[in-house]
Amino acid sequence: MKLDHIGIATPDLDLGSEPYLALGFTPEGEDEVVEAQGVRVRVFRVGDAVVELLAPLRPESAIARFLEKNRPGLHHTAYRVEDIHAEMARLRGQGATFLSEQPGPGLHGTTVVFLHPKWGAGTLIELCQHPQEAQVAGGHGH
Ligand SMILES: CC[C@H](C(=O)O)C(=O)SCCNC(=O)CCNC(=O)[C@H](O)C(C)(C)COP(=O)(O)OP(=O)(O)OC[C@H]1O[C@@H](n2cnc3c(N)ncnc32)[C@H](O)[C@@H]1OP(=O)(O)O
Ligand SMILES: [Co+2]
Repeated sequence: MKLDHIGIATPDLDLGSEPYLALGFTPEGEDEVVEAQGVRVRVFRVGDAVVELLAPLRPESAIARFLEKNRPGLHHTAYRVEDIHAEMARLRGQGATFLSEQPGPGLHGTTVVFLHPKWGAGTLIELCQHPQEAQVAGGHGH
């Protein structure tokens, strides 16, 4: 399992981009809206992983609620899995608690699911399956 991305919550993508631009990273592709999560996303590639900047689209989104209660900054870490359904079953077998019964759509056609922050020892942890792996894992998408 590899680190897929680090999710950073920001009220404004341009403001949130400033440190990463100063560090010498450049945005990968265009900003993308992920309706299912109520976010607009800008991505900076950092080696095999990415920094995923997340700005809320609407007040009731998870990121908006997070920013009501927390300063902008680190929101979650995400790990790339080959077969998200198999990983969910394996982790449930070890007592893991997920925030949704089933995975859903993430960025760039990925399939994602989140574990409860309490299970993550205080960190919101996301599992992320990329489309190319979804085909191999028996065509499971969201
Ligand atoms: C574009 C998609 C992209 C991708 O990778 O493809 C994404 O990553 S989208 C990212 C945004 N979506 C999500 O985060 C979905 C999962 N999150 C949730 O369902 C909620 O945010 C939830 C349940 C984690 C928190 O909901 P809410 O803010 O309404 O509840 P509370 O404020 O009452 O929090 C409950 C409890 O959890 C702690 N908490 C909340 N957010 C975080 C966090 N990011 N990291 C760590 N802990 C978090 C909060 O402190 C409360 O703890 P407690 O001890 O009960 O006070
Ligand atoms: Co994410």
